[in-house]
Amino acid sequence: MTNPIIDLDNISVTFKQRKHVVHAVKDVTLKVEQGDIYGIVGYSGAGKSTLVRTINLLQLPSEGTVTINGTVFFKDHHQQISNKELQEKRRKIGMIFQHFNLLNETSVIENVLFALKHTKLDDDAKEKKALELLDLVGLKDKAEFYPVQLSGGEQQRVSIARALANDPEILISDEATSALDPQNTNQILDLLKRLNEKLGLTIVLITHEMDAVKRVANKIAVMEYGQIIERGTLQKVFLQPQQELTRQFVGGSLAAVDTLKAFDLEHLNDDEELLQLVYDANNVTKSIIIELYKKLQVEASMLYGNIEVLAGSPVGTLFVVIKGDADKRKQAIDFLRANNVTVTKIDDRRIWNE
Ligand SMILES: Nc1ncnc2c1ncn2[C@@H]1O[C@H](COP(=O)(O)OP(=O)(O)OP(=O)(O)O)[C@@H](O)[C@H]1O
Repeated sequence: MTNPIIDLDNISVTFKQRKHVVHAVKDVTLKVEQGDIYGIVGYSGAGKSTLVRTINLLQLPSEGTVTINGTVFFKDHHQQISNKELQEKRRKIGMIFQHFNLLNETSVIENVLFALKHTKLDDDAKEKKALELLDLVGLKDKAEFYPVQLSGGEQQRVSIARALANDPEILISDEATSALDPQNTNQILDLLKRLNEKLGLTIVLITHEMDAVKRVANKIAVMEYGQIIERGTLQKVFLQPQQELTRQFVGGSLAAVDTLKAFDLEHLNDDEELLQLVYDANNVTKSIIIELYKKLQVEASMLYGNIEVLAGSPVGTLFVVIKGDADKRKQAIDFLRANNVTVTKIDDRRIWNE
């Protein structure tokens, strides 16, 4: 495995106030690989912003080690690089925020030029670069507009162009779509995905909206009370959430459980078993339930079915009850697994007999 581009090791952040102490982040380890879009979700106050601000030392940790792209920024309670070096390294970490933070008295292009101020480029080269960046975010024709003349989505595009001015390797998005309507939200998320693919940009996406993560992230961490309580690939966390909070974020699974509860099934018979089937709907195109019956004559009654689009790929989830003797049921599960279906046996008492 390659070294992670962002390596946060045993990070804690404690705020000491006059009367009490706030443990905003508690012993969190997070490794982000180059090219990841890593979603960090959690409710307000979970510690997401504080954790992510330690990446560029906008927030100094109380404990832990911060290593970015091989350079140790922070270790043994101390910053490990000079302030000048930190300033340079920070330029390789772009940030975008919920409220855009644009300079409202200057034009769109001047907002981008501002981020190029310190560079050695001459004025023509700066202008050329600013226009290229605006082109990249689809706003070249509005270079002379002022921020107030733009929609929220367009303003966020300007802030993205500005964040990219110094060719960052990492982009941190802190609730960047939270103030936008659903259409603009999706456009910004799709833009981030395009930048990730085109520029190889690693993105850390802080959000309380699961839909945003579902649309673009490949990995996800769920935070609660300063800790990461669940993490993994999008598919794993989304389709097999382990923690109650994760289940709350993953609305789809809640819908499944609600649907299952609505069935008037006190308990299953001894020859019945409740299964959750999850499959890549691009590859499993035939009805697996029909196949199951044709191959093994095992009946499967469907209680819930859904197809979700995760990071652009359709993923199917079914809850079925299969019926047959123990040997037949085992054969059925083996058959499904051999066809790339993830099979999880569900304890039916947890649904109908709680
Ligand atoms: N500078 C600070 N001084 C004292 N407490 C702080 C400070 N910054 C954050 N906190 C506290 O740390 C906890 C985590 O805050 P943080 O902003 O990281 O959460 P969050 O998950 O990003 O939530 P939100 O989305 O609302 O910002 C909160 O209880 C917050 O009040």
